[in-house]
Amino acid sequence: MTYTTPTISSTGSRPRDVQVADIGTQSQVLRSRTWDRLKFEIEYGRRRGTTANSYLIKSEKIALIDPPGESFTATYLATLQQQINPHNIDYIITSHVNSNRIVTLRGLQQIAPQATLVCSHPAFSTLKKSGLVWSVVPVRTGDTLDLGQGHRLSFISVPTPRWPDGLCTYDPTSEILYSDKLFGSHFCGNNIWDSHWRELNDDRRYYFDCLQAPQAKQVEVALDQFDAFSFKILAPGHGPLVRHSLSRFRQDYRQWCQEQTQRTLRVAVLYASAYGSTSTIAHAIAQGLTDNGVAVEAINCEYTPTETLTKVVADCDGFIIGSPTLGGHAPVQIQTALGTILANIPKTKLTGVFGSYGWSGEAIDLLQQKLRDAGYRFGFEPIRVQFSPDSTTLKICQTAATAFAQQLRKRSRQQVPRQTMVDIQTSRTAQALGRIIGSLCVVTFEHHSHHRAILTARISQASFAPPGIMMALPMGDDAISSLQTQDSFVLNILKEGRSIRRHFSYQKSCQIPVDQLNTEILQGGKPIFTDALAYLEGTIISQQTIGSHLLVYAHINNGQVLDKGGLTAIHQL
Ligand SMILES: Cc1cc2nc3c(=O)[nH]c(=O)nc-3n(C[C@H](O)[C@H](O)[C@H](O)COP(=O)(O)O)c2cc1C
Repeated sequence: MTYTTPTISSTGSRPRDVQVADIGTQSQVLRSRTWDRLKFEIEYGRRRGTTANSYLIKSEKIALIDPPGESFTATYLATLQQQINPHNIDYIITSHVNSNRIVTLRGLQQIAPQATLVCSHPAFSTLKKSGLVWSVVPVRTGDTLDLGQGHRLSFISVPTPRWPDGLCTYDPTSEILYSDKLFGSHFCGNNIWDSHWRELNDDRRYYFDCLQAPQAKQVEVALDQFDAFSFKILAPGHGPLVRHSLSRFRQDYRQWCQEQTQRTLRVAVLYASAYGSTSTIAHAIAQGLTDNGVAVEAINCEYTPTETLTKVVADCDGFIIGSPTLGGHAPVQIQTALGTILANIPKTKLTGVFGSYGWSGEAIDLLQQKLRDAGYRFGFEPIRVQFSPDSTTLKICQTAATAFAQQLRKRSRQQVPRQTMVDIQTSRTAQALGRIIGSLCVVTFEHHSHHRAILTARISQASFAPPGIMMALPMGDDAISSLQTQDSFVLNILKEGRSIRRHFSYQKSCQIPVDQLNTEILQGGKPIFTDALAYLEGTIISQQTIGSHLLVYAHINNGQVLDKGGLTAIHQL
């Protein structure tokens, strides 16, 4: 992705301030503004400043949403007290927590000790560990908070690898969705709203690529959840509020997520981080990979079940793993992830290791040694960062990510031509065969120059090399009773819905109503249903009558999945 250089620079030497404005019924924004680059992290790389948006809802009860991080604590608290007597605040809703934000929360506790903190369950655990002693109510999707006068807030949990404690809030009275890290941009200006949204396009995309692209799957889940709410305004944690470009921006997010999930090369970036440094390195590497056209699956090992981790890494072309060193070791989550990888992930995958350490860095050594001994090849030299990364180390991460992406690309170019047509067809057939378990099928075969068909769900895989199946067919008519060894047939594996199955019976075969079904003729003259999920071509090897059924063992010669995303139809008893 290339971004155009900003023509309007919002940076300058203006002092930080807090801009206050009404944004809806009894609702205000307090935008803590910096006109300069806030931090060295890559997400601020366009140098357009940023805003940390906090919101106030003043109904019968008063709620304050998302106090900013410590860069703004003093100016923010001063401005807040001009807007409201802090003793009147009932709730402080925090969409995520981190050490920066806890500094401001401590300041708020001094001036609003009566308030109750509202946050997600993972944020609740972080707050407990931080030693902040306050009244805290953890919430999750479906929970509500009634502030009166229609402001019945709904909460939506949006956990992502980077913000496992993510929480969004919907207010039906103002029709505002407070979206925190989603739909933001690092851009500082005087406009509260997105009236000049076309000028923000590159900032929005850059923000997405830096922060959301490595967690596109989880973002898609969040977008699906948002669809249940009717909102006219998106109130993000950073940048202008979204009103004029609402549908455009929602559609952009969908499309950008899809672009990530459709990329051909994928890399899993696994990490754990107690104080945030290893996480920052992980995201710099992820950003470098994204820039190089590689899809990233960020995995925060602390919050990811082993089965998910195994599946994600197995589906990726390479994996990169990072750890802090604590007490001379890698945290237990990283040790577990490493064990899982060594036991399950092919040694042909490209790998890389990184980590933040204080003085000895044993965890990085452990990762490197175990992966090297197991036979994995490294896409870059281990990245060892003492304590917090700086701008130089983040550039090193980007360079390493570029080298990794280039090696992956080279490997994939070398591998594809080696795959013969036979290999490709074998793998297609195997994929189609993988769909038969428990599925509803239509078996079609030729009888006296007519194509006949019958429904069955009594099929199972019986052999692997050569691939073979067993199926039981009712001897309800002559056509089935006369099936012989070496006869060929097609199994059409159906997907959910009745469009095909309603034409056929489980008891007797009938002629295929070709005028009512979408069909295609295979080489050899056999029809397949193009609206099916998959098809398999088979030859009967042996058959036996058992009671009222013909039990058939057949070899599968060919096959293909026709709808990769389709759901298998299941026989309802
Ligand atoms: C309790 C504790 C134990 C630590 N033990 C080690 C150690 O044995 N060796 C080392 O190199 N660094 C050690 N460190 C330093 C951390 O590795 C360092 O702070 C690192 O930046 C943490 O990474 P993170 O921010 O991703 O959690 C320790 C730090 C803490 C707080």
